[in-house]
This record gives sequence, C-alpha cells and structure tokens, in this order.
Amino acid sequence: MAFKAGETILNYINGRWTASVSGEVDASISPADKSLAVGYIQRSKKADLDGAAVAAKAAQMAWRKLSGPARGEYLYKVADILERRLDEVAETMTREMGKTFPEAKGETARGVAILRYYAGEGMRKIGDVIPSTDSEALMFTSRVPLGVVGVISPWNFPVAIPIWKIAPALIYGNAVLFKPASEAAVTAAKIMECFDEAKIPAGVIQMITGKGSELGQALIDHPVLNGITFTGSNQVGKRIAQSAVARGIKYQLEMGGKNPVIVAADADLEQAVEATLSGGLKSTGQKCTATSRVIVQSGIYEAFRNRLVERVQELKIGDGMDPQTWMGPCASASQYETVLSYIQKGQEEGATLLFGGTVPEQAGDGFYVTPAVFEKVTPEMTIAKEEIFGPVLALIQVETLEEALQLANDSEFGLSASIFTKNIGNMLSFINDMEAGLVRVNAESAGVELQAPFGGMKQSSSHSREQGTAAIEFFTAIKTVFIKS
Ligand SMILES: NC(=O)C1=CN([C@@H]2O[C@H](COP(=O)(O)OP(=O)(O)OC[C@H]3O[C@@H](n4cnc5c(N)ncnc54)[C@H](O)[C@@H]3O)[C@@H](O)[C@H]2O)C=CC1
Ligand SMILES: O=C(O)CCC(=O)C(=O)O
Repeated sequence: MAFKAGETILNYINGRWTASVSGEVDASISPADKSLAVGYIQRSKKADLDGAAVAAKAAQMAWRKLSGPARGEYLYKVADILERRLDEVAETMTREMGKTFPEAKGETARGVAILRYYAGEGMRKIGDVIPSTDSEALMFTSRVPLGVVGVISPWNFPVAIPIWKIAPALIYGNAVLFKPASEAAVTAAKIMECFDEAKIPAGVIQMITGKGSELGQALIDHPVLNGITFTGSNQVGKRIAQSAVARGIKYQLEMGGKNPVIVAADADLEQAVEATLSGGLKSTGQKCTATSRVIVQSGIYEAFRNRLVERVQELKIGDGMDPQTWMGPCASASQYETVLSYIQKGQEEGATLLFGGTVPEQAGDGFYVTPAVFEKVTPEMTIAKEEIFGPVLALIQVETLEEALQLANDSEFGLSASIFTKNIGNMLSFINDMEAGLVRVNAESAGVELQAPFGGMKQSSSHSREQGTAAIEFFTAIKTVFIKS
C-alpha cells in the first residue's frame, strides 16, 4: 500500500493498515501553502494502542529468537526499498514539514545508511568473556532485548530520527510501538510502507498516530512498554522521564539545545560565516544542533558581522520544492508564531535587529520568515537563553577566549558547540572546557554522523547517547553468565 497525497493515514498495526476507533482526524498542513493538506492524521485512542500492544508482545517473542544476522536481513531489505523510493519519500517530507528538497533527500539517504549500519550490527559481538576467579568456569556477558520499546519522535527529522531509534531497537531483538509527530506523520507512514514491503513479521514494528498529550501519554503509561525513547521538547521529555521512573522502565531523552559558536580573532572569516549560515539557518533553524548564539572576538567582530549580514540578505526563502530556494518555511503555524514572538521579544529586550525577522514579500501563503540577525545580545536576554528552534542568530561580542567560553557555557543546555580558530591552544581549551556532548572545531554546530555517539550534557538529554555503537546501551540489558560443568 502507498498513501496518496491528501489521504487519511491509517495506523500500521499487526501488519495491517488499520482505521482508528475514533474516526477523528487532523489535517497535516503544508507549511509552504496553508491551503494544502498533505494528508489527514488519525487521532487514535488507547483502544487502538491496546490492540497494538498485544500484537507487539506476541511478535517480540518470535523476533528475539531470530539470529542477529536474520534480523539484519530485514533491515537491509528496508534500506533497499527506502533507497528506491528516496525521491518520493523526500518530496513528501518537503511538502509536509518544509525543509528543502535537497536537504530532505540528504536526510532520507542518511536513513538508508542508518538502516544498513544497524543491519551490520546484527553480525557483531554482543558480549565479552571475563576471567572468572574459578579456573574451571566460563564467565561471559550477553545482551538481551528490553522487550517492547516505545518511540516518540519529533517533526524536524521525520525520517532520520525515527530510523535511528527503530533500527537499533529492532536489530537487538525488541518490538517497537512508534508514535510519530502528527506534523510529520505522512512521511512516517512512508517509512512504515518500506517495512511493510520488506515483509517484516507482523507486530514487530507498528505505527500509531495521535495527539501527543493523549496518545503519547497513553503510550508511556501502557504496561506493555519496557522502554521509551524520545526526541522533542524539554517540557515533554521531563514528563516522560517522570512517568518512566514511576513505572520503573528504561528511558532515553534527546531534547533541546542553545548551541554556541565561538569565532576567535584568528578564524578564517569565510569559513566561519558560511558555517554559521549553514549551522544556524539550514532546515529553517529547526535542528536541536542548530547554531543559536554566535560569540565573536572583538578583533574580527565587525568584519564577521558585516559579511554575515551580507550573506543572509542573499538567501532565497521560499517553497522547499523550488530548486532556487535556500531556506524553506517554518514547519507549522505554532512554530511560526513561536519564532515571530521570540523576534519581537529580542527587540523589546533591547537587542538590535540587524536584518530579517519579517515576512518575505515574494513568498507564498506559507509560514515564511526571513532569517533574523540580532546584535548587542546580552546573556540575560530571552533570545540568549531559550531554545527558539527557528532562523534567528544572536551575535555577542567578547574580548577574550576565556570570556567566550564562559558565555558559551552559561546555558542550561549542552548539546553541540563549535569554535572557529587556527590556534591549537584555543582548540584545546575549547575541547577541554566546553560543556557539550558534541564539540566541533572549524565545522558547523549542526550535523551528526550516524556511526558516532550523539547526545547532550546538562538539560539536553537524559545523559545517555544514541547512534553508533552507543545505541546498544539503551536497547539491551546485560546478562552476566557463569557456567561450570
Ligand atoms: N530536540 C529536538 O530535536 C526537538 C525540539 N523541539 C522543541 O520543542 C518545541 C515544541 O515542539 P513540539 O513539536 O511541540 O515538541 P513536542 O515535544 O511537543 O513533540 C515531540 C513529540 O512528543 C509528542 N508529545 C507531545 N506531548 C506529549 C506528551 N504529553 N506525552 C507524550 N508525547 C508527547 C509529540 O506528539 C511528538 O511526537 C520546539 O519549538 C523546539 O524548541 C521540538 C522538536 C524536536
Ligand atoms: O544535526 C543533526 O543532523 C541532527 C539534529 C537532531 O538530532 C535534532 O534536531 O533533533
């Protein structure tokens, strides 16, 4: 089955596309043109979840008995299908949440690569032999699946984030109950179509759509769950942690960022400007790793600011399907309102708006805003503290690298951070002292590599890591085995 534009997206339960008991739907509006519904998303209820839970439990028993390589074969098949359908999936993503078509294609290709990476993990070791104090015994560890795992995903990476949670969950023998963000559920259904086409056993992976506050909460509270993995806002993440602790199940959270970039006086100007544009404004600034605070040493401040504003003025804003477009719209009405309110707050609190923050004249009837560049931003201002999740850059001028580092660390978040410098001493100070899970030198703050651990410090995550070999830590439990004849 392949859903067509404008259709109602059904739940994928026990290997079948299934209507919700509720009969209620919400439109998934195209952010590039508010008059278009990309599809209709069901408001599923607990009764829908109950059916899926029974199927998940039964399916997991058989799935865990398959060998790792056999589970990997299914993931290889899904990867091949997703690769064949790459343009179609990417176009759905662009139409549904607004990122440009080349970015959507890149993300979908990343989804293919993640599936292949974890398919390969099915062949790798899942334990260690440990010398016992008893010379006649054999002691070793093995990894066992958690059981049924819930995946709650956001709308900003509708393919990569679900896949980097679902693929490791499956390869290590878990069954998955997947609740995508409603703003990206048409794209999520495309991923499910690939699993369906690969004939993954019924019940092993299931998708149910619905409102976060209702279905999401019902999922976390469901007794069938043995673990929950979440990416999204801090507010929701904290609630999930509380519910998971109350029930004694494992949880993993990846949440917000307020990512700084430090531009040292000796930085390569063009490199720093281009990386700030790309890290701060690609995907309309809607990445948890997006550059938000730009901390610049006074020796290079004026040149950097002028060149940055010059380049921002050149960026073409428009429909992500238009090949001329550099930056698409905000993903939803609420995201758009949030971004505009932060821009207003920045001005009210005394920052200087150098450029942008307006509705572009030539753009269509969508959630478009021109990228905003502020200067004279001070650490106590709201735009220097809170995650905006939009195309807004806050310039902060400093004298010394020590001051830059102190300001960079003056945040409740600690996800990603970059420095631009040619000085090895600056690099080492930054690497050692920056409180962030991802630190990058002469590279933009956004962008993660699927084979490396990803996660934040402070309020940015549950202090766990996703992706790469780190994923095994969350999706399995260690069993220590002692054998003696
Ligand atoms: N770290 C990241 O990558 C992301 C951060 N955000 C931040 O969150 C802000 C708001 O975006 P939202 O889409 O509203 O994020 P959100 O945290 O509300 O939504 C993320 C996911 O959680 C679900 N959800 C919502 N309420 C829930 C609940 N009570 N229980 C269980 N699941 C629930 C949603 O349906 C969605 O699937 C953004 O402006 C941004 O600052 C949003 C998306 C991704
Ligand atoms: O920068 C990236 O590629 C990943 C960002 C991310 O995980 C997020 O925005 O949630």
